[in-house]
Amino acid sequence: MSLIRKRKLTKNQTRQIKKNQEAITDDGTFATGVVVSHFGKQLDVQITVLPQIMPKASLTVGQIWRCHARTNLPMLTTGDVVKFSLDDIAGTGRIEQLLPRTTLITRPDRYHKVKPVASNVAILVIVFAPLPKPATGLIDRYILVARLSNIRPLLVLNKADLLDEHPEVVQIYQEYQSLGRRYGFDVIQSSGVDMMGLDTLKSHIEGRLAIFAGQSGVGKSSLINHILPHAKQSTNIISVGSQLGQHTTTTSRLLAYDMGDLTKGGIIDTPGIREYGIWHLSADDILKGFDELNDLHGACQFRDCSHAPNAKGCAFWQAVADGVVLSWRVENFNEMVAEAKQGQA
Ligand SMILES: Nc1nc2c(ncn2[C@@H]2O[C@H](COP(=O)(O)OP(=O)(O)OP(=O)(O)O)[C@@H](O)[C@H]2O)c(=O)[nH]1
Ligand SMILES: [Zn+2]
Repeated sequence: MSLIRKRKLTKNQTRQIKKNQEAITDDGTFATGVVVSHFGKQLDVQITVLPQIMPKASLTVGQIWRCHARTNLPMLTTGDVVKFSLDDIAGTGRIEQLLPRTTLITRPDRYHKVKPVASNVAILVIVFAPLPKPATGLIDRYILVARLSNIRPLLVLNKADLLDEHPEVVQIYQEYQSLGRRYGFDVIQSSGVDMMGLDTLKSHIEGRLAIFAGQSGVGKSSLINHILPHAKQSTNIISVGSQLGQHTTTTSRLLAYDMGDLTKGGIIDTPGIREYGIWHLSADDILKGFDELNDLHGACQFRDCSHAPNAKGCAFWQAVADGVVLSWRVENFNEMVAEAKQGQA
């Protein structure tokens, strides 16, 4: 099904689009920056490279400019690297160009349109904890997001100070660790109570753009605050150019490790990742999140195998019987496929 709705443009609209496309070459006055937050049609862009021709002497790297985007650009999101022109008098900017994205996390909205959630993210930190009780279905869903977006997952078992009372969670941790060893991702522990594992976590994400995901209450905000003690203040940055004052309702924001230097990476804090739906995905897409099952792709006796526990000749369940695949991973896969099908019905 095509998601693009065809419509007729008026002469005026056609002329406007043409005009927009024409005037986007950098005449030396464009600044380069990163989208650090966006709310509705407005985006805040932090300068990373000054324009060759300085329109304003007080312009510095690290300043945040409130911008709107040219209408011919694709929908922009936090993490995007852009070139923008500055309107010195109004104190605002206009995003002229979107530079190539290394990665892009998207999610479908209610109207079946795919929306960008974050761009240029290098690592997806998936946090779980002994309490609230881990939902492996949710962890697996985030591993799927990472695989589909070509982003490295990093699993963090937080609140490790509570592990003595929760041996069943140690087992889940070890099971993910063995998957991680086979399929190239790390699984670590941390605790904000006894300050354990925080440096290891830091060393995994330093110099990169990271995004945190996980059940509510597992300690994501606490971890982010430990890593970025200045994060709270950074929400109160005054937009330098526009003097519009403090932001109120941002939908998503980038918290930099070094406020003046975005090239050192940071953390994108966005609700978008929490609302990640899967109904737009096929069973083959979902399989990409399950590396060990993906290895068995096409190995079942019947091409249309349901992978139900009693399905004849199912390679997944044979592997479970052989002790090389975990039964709950097959169950989580089946549940996600069922959920996706239900959403498509
Ligand atoms: N025992 C223990 N408690 C922790 C740890 N880290 C955070 N907590 C507590 O867990 C609760 C939830 O922490 P948050 O950081 O708000 O969790 P969150 O994942 O950001 O939650 P949402 O914002 O709802 O997504 C708070 O009461 C924290 O004090 C930890 O390492 N050990
Ligand atoms: Zn099967």
